[in-house]
Amino acid sequence: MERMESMEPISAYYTTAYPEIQPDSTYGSRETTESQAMTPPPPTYDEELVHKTILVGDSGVGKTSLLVQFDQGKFIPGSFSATVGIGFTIWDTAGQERFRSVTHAYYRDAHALLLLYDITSKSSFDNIRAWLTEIHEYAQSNVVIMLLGNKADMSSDRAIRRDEGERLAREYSVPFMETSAKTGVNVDLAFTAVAKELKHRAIQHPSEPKFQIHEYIEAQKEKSGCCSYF
Ligand SMILES: Nc1nc2c(ncn2[C@@H]2O[C@H](COP(=O)(O)OP(=O)(O)OP(=O)(O)O)[C@@H](O)[C@H]2O)c(=O)[nH]1
Repeated sequence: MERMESMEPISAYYTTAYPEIQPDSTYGSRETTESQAMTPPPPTYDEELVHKTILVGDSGVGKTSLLVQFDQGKFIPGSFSATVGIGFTIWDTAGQERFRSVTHAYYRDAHALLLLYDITSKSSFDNIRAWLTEIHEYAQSNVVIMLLGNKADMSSDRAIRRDEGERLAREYSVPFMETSAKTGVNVDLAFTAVAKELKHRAIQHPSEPKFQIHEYIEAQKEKSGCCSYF
């Protein structure tokens, strides 16, 4: 397990909340189909829906930078220490075996995992399979996973082509995008897509079409013309 030991299971952790989410008006419709009559309607949420999302990936791939970019809309160069004052709790277990059980406990608790590699680092990409193995072992089976190839602004140092990321994501049936914590490209989209998926799962009515996270991401990418300069 030499490779796993070098992975440094460092996780940034944040929660997303949806204040006063109301179900679609169709839920209150008087017309009740047979399937609706048999299936109890989803609960009405007057309170916030809180979801836990963890950022995972090798040390230095940019987890904290991504979180800071999402939270503050800016890039702060240089490495962060384990905890930064941005109102989120950052968990940094620094590969120490004695903290493994803590990390695993957080997997179990997570609703979503943003799994990062660095497009300039082949080893961080190669370790993704090991991360996925660990995730599948410890996380809930329905956890939302998204693969992110970060540092997309560093095209001259690129070690992993975008289609390699896409292929790996397809193999594991997870959505994928390249991000840059530096330029901010796709950062909001990554977090928003995961949040939307979780929200729809929570308030989804069985008779409604499912939210398609892949389609949402592709549509948003096209809208923003985000990736044309990679
Ligand atoms: N050019 C560029 N540099 C980045 C990007 N994201 C992070 N970095 C840099 O990469 C280094 C590591 O970033 P961190 O955010 O500390 O990475 P981390 O994954 O949280 O690292 P650990 O805390 O060790 O797990 C820092 O020097 C960042 O400034 C990016 O998108 N583009």
